[in-house]
Amino acid sequence: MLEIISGTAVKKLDTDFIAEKGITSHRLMENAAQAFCDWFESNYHRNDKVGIFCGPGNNGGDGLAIGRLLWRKGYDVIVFLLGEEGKVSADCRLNRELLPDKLPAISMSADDIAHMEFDLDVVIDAILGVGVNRPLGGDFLGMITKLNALTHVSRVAVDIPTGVPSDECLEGDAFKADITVSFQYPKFSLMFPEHAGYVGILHVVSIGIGNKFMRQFSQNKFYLQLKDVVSRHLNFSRFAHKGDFGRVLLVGGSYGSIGAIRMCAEASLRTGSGLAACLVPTCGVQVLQVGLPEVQVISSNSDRSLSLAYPKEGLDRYDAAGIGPGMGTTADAKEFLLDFIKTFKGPKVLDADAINILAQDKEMQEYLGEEDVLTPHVKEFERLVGGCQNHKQRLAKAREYSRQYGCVLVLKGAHTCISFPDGTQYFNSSGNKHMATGGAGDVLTGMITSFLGQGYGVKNAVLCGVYQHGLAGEIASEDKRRGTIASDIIKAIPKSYLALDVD
Ligand SMILES: NC(=O)C1=CN([C@@H]2O[C@H](COP(=O)(O)OP(=O)(O)OC[C@H]3O[C@@H](n4cnc5c(N)ncnc54)[C@H](OP(=O)(O)O)[C@@H]3O)[C@@H](O)[C@H]2O)[C@@H](O)CC1
Ligand SMILES: Nc1ncnc2c1ncn2[C@@H]1O[C@H](COP(=O)(O)OP(=O)(O)O)[C@@H](O)[C@H]1O
Ligand SMILES: [K+]
Repeated sequence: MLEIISGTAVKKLDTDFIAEKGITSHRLMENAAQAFCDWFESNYHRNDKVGIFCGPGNNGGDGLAIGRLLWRKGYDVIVFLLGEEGKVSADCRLNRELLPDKLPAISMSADDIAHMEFDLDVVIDAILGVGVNRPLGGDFLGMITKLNALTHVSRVAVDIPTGVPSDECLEGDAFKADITVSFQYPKFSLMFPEHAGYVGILHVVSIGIGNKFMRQFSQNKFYLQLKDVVSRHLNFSRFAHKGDFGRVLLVGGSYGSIGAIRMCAEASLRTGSGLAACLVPTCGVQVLQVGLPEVQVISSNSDRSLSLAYPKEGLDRYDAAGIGPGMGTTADAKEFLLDFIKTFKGPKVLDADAINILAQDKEMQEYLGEEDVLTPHVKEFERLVGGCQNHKQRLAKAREYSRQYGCVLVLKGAHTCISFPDGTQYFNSSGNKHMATGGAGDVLTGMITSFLGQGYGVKNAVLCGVYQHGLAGEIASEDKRRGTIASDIIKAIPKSYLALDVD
C-alpha cells in the first residue's frame, strides 16, 4: 500500500534511494519527468501549445526535463525560467544545459512577469515543489497570480501546486491547478479540503521507488487504492447459503426520514448481505415492506421515533448492525440508542444521528469497542470532538479519538480518512464530487455493515466498504455527472464488483 510520507523527508528519501540503487539524482529526475510525460501524452494533443514554468529547484528541474521530453515527442513547447541564478540546484542546472537549442526558453525578469501576455493551451507549473518553505511573495507570487487569471487554459501542477506546503495548510496564495500529478505518493496536504481549489484532480504516478523502500519513512499514513482492496475480499464457495453472506440489522428512520434507512438496507443487500432486516418506528413498516420487499421489517412498537419499547429478543441473530440513518435525536431515540448499544453484542456502524446523540451524551462513548465503526462527516465529527482550526488538526483529533475509544473512525469527505486504534490512517482515493448528494452517507453505512456481517473483520470491512463506495459513486456518475443521486450509487454497487473483479 502506498505510504504518505512527510514532504520534508523527500530529500532524505531521494539521497538514500539513489545511494542504494547506485543511480544518479539526475536519473531519478528523468524517471519522474518520464512518468509525467507518459501521463501527459494520454491526455493532451500534440498541437496544444504547452508553456512550462520552471523554478530554480528540483521541481524546476523536473519541468525542464519534461519540456525536453515533450518537445522530442513533437509537442509545441515553450519553457519559462524563473528564480535567482544563485539558487539554481545542480540537477536543475544540468537540465537547463540539456535543453535542445531549438526549444524556446525565456528567462523571466520581474518586468516580463508583470507585462508578458501568454497564448497557451496548457500551463505546466514546475515553479516550486515540496521545497516551498514560506508563503509566496515577490516574483513567484506575481507569476502564479498571472497564471491563475488566464482563461481557457488547462493548468497542471508538477508534484504539488506551487505555494502549497506539503504537510501544512496554505497561508497566502498558490497555483490553482486543474490537475496535480504527484510523484510516487500523494503529499499529505493534498488530502486537505482547504486545498481543493489548488489541487484539482489528483493523479499519482510512480517514479520507481518501491514501497519497501518507502516504509522506512512511514508515518502510518496510507493511500487506499483499488489494488489494496481486491485481496481483502472474502471468497464464498459454490455451496454458500444466505447465512454465510451474513445477516445484518439496519436501525434508524423516523417520521419523514424513512428513506435513509431504506437506502442503507438496500445498499447492504447490493453489497451482498444474505439477509437484511430493518428496525424502524411503526410509521416506517409499511413503507419499507412495499418499497423494499427483500428486507424483513421489525417495528420498534413506537409510532414516529425509535424507543425503548423495541423487541429485544433475537438480536443475537444478526452478525452486524448499522445504526443511525434518519433516526432523529428525540429523547426516545436517545434512550433507545443507549439501550441498543448495551444490548447488541455484534460489530456495529454508528452513523448520522447515532453520532449526534453520542456527541450530546458523551458517556455513551464508553460502550464503543474495537469492532465498532463511527462514520461522521466533518460537522458530525466536530460535534463529537469540538471545533477544529483546520483539516490537519481534524485528522490529528480523528487519530486520537480512535486511540482513546478503541474504535474505528471514518471521517468522511473527498479523501475519507479511516483511523484505526493502532494509530494508522488510510486516505481513500476513490469517489468524486458527484457523490456530494443527500443519502450517500447512508449508502456507505449499509456497505460497511454488510461487509462486517459477511465476516470480513473490522479492518477489511471498512477499507473495502469505503473504497468500493467511492468506486460505485464514480461508476454511477459516469453518465449522470451532477444528476447522480444516492440511489444511483446503490444501483452501481454490482458494477463495482465487476470493476474489482470480485465474484
Ligand atoms: N524524491 C522525490 O520524490 C523526487 C523529487 N523530485 C522533485 O523535487 C522537488 C523538490 O525539489 P527541491 O527540494 O529542490 O525544492 P523546490 O520545491 O524545487 O524548491 C526549492 C527552491 O525554492 C526556494 N523557495 C522555497 N520557498 C520559497 C518561496 N516561498 N518563495 C521563493 N522561493 C522559495 C528555495 O530557496 P530558498 O529561498 O528557500 O533558499 C529553493 O531554491 C519535488 O517537489 C519534485 O518535484 C523529483 O525530481 C524526483 C525525485
Ligand atoms: N467530493 C467528494 N468526493 C468523494 N466523495 C465524496 C465527496 N463528497 C461526498 N463524498 C462522499 O459521500 C458521502 C456523503 O456522506 P454524508 O455527508 O454523510 O451524506 P448524507 O448525510 O447525506 O448521507 C461520504 O461517504 C463522502 O465521503
Ligand atoms: K509545482
